Amino acid sequence: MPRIAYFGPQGTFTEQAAVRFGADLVPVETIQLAIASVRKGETEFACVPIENSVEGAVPATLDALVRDEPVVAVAETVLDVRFSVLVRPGTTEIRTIASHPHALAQVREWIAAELPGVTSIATSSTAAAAAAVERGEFDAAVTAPVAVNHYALQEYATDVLDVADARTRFLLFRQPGALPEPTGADRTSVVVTTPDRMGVLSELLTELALRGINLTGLESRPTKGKLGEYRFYIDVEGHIAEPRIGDALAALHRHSREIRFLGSFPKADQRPVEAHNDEFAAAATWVDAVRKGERG
Ligand SMILES: O=C(O)C(=O)C[C@]1(C(=O)O)C=C[C@@H](O)C=C1
Repeated sequence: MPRIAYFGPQGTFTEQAAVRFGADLVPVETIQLAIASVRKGETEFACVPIENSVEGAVPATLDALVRDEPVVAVAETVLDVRFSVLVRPGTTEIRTIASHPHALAQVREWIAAELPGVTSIATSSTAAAAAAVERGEFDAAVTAPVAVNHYALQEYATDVLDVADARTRFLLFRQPGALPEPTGADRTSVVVTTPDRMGVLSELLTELALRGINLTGLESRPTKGKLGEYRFYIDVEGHIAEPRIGDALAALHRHSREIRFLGSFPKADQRPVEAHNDEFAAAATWVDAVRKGERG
C-alpha cells in the first residue's frame, strides 16, 4: 500500500483530504516535512493544502514547492471548511485561542463578537492547536470538526465561520514520473521566475489568452533574493499533453528565467474544459503538409 505523508497531526483538514486518496497515512508536523518526505522517498505521496477560498494561497506550500528537487501534483481534492472551537472539559474562562493562521483568519469576526479580548495564537496546524489545548498551553482551539474525536476536548462551539461556503483545495504530490492521463477536465500548474523587464507578466498571460487557455490561479511569492523579485505560480485549465497547453508552456519557457512544472492532473470539479484540440490538430497537420510541399 503506498504511503501519504500529510500535514498533521491527526485531526487536521489535510488528514480528511488525504483519506480521500486511499493510502496509508503518515502524519508529519509541517507542510515542508510532508513534501520533504516525498523528495527523500520516505513516502510515495504528500498531501498538503494549496489554497482557501477565503484566505487565499497557503504560503508554506508555495515556498516548499520551489525549494530543492521538483515534485509534481497528480491529484487534487476540495473540502468544505467549517470550524469547531474546542476546550478542555470544565473550562470556565477563555483567555487564549489557538489555531493555524489560515483558520484564525477565517473566524476573526466570530472571535471578536463571541470572545472579545481573547488573545489569538498561531500554531503549526489546527490539530496542533487542539493538542496544545489538551496539554493546557492554551484555553481554546479552532479546529476541523473531526479533531474532537482525537483529543480529550469538548465542543465549545460548532459551525464557526465568518464567510459561508468556505472551501480549501488540497494537492497530492509525488516525485516526477509518468503523468496522469488527460481526462478532458484537467488543471496544469507551473511556477515561473521572470527576467526583470517591462511587460513580462503581461507577455506570459497573453501567451495563454491567445490560445484560449483559462487561467484559474495566479499567485506571486518573493524569490527571497532581491527585493522586488517575484515568482509567479500559474494554474490553467488543460493538460500538458494537449497541443495548446504544450505550446503555451513552451512559450512561457521562452519568456522565463526559470520555470518549474508542478503537474497536470484531473480537476476536483470534473467540469470539462473547452480544449479546441481538433482545431489545433488540424492546424498542425496543415503546417506539416506545407512544410513537406504538399499544400499551399
Ligand atoms: O491546519 C489544518 O487543519 C490544515 O489542514 C491547514 C488549513 C490551511 O492551511 O488552510 C486547511 C484548511 C483550513 O482552511 C485551515 C487550515
